[in-house]
Amino acid sequence: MSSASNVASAAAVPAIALEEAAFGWPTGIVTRDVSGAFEQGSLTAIVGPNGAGKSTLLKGIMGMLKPAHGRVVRCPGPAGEIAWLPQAADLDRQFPITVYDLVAMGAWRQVGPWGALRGRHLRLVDEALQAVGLTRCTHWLIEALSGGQMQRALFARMLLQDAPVLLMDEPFAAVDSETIDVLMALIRQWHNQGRTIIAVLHDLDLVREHFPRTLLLARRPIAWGDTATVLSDDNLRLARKSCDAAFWG
Ligand SMILES: Nc1ncnc2c1ncn2[C@@H]1O[C@H](COP(=O)(O)OP(=O)(O)OP(=O)(O)O)[C@@H](O)[C@H]1O
Repeated sequence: MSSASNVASAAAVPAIALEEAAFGWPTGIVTRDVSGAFEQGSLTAIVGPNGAGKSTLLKGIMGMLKPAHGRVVRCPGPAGEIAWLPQAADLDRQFPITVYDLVAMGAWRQVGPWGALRGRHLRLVDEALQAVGLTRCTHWLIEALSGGQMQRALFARMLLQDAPVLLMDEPFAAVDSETIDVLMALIRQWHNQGRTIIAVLHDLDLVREHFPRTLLLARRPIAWGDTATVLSDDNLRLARKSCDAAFWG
């Protein structure tokens, strides 16, 4: 699947900009003072100790949480459409839906929630299942999938969504190295197509190897920019100290 029809051509407008943004829950603000931009076509990792507020920030960027302070500015129109890959813990794996239907849900924006898939979209579902190596599991209920197979199915759904901005919360949690290779190839393909990708990740070696940009978070941004510069020993030490993490990296 090489379509990148929704991807905007290079433009000065960032895909997403944050201005002094703070996000939290009824229990209190979790992450604050976030200012900066995710440029269109950028590939960014959000990293930080457990409890640093990475998932909370991602939900704020997505629009699932309103900022407690500041603003999130998303690119208007189709170029600002976002696809979301949730953290495994946020998913109801008991929901009675087949792998095929989960992946086909990615086409809802084009065909509508009650529209039947036809022609092109049927082909796209098949291609997406093939791209992630799940053709043999098509009619399984999602509860029957392993953790890695579930991530593959969620990536296939993203292929269908064809969104210019992709947000992923720990896409490689509990995933073996072979599956990481398959899913990283898709991320590289999306990056080459000019999509904007933001992923919460824990594996710093993987981030150093594949993600040009990094936001290091410890309730506040510690650093945001070129990955090699951001992931310096000093910055990582500061992040650990700021979050008082029991263990990280
Ligand atoms: N739904 C929620 N309701 C209330 N508090 C929440 C909720 N989700 C997260 N929090 C709180 O926000 C804080 C940051 O959590 P968050 O999940 O954003 O961190 P994280 O950096 O993604 O952590 P991890 O690396 O462990 O996944 C934690 O103290 C957590 O308890």
